[in-house]
Amino acid sequence: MRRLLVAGNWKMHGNSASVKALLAGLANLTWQQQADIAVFPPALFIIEAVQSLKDTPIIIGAQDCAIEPQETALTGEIAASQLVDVGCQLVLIGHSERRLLLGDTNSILIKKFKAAQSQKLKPVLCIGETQQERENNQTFAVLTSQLNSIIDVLGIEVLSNAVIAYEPVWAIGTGLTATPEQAQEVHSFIRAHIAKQNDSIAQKIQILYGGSVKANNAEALFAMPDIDGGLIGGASLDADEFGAIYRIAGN
Ligand SMILES: O=C(CO)COP(=O)(O)O
Repeated sequence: MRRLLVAGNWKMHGNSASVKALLAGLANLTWQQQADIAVFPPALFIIEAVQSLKDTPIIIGAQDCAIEPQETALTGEIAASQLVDVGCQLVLIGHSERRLLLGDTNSILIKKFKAAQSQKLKPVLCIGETQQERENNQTFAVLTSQLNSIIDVLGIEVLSNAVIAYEPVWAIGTGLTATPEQAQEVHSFIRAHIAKQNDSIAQKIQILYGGSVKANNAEALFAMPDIDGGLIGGASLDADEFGAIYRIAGN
């Protein structure tokens, strides 16, 4: 049985006052035995998050890492080794906002994925199709190419220490959620695709759904056999709402 993971991607949200309040709210949640919880604050607030949540089971992640694994001359970037040094355990790789707006190509993402794993930072590989790709019936082709870009170069074994997040671009921040059936169809496709090369990795890997997950739709999504939790944007900025989603995962 795979454990569920509820992960909050804060994106570029938060200031010193709001982050303090959010961290205080998160520190007060009731811990669930059956589910894991993680947050991905903006890099500026990672150290504060690690310190404020040190007595909780909340795992801290980063939203991105550099293509170089360790300290070097790379202005503006943060190395996986630095993230690990301050207490990060997870890193998002290839969020659609980075793919579509910030130039993260598949070849850059291979380097970031590899850099993360080389420092024992667990990658959460984000994949997903745009609205237009879905309308053109290219969903599975897009997902296959995003997955294969990593698998073909780094090998299927790298997925034994990674998480996948399926985030349909059309459902991110739009209030449009994939129906549980739509999401399940894709999650089972992803698992089957991995199973073709390694069934044991496919059965173990957590595949999160992301795209307008809220407390009022999480139960139906998490009930699906191949949905192993959520990567949550907007609703993770509210400790009560995020806590409610986490409680649903723990039940
Ligand atoms: O992109 C997301 C998480 O990484 C999803 O964001 P929303 O939950 O705001 O749609």
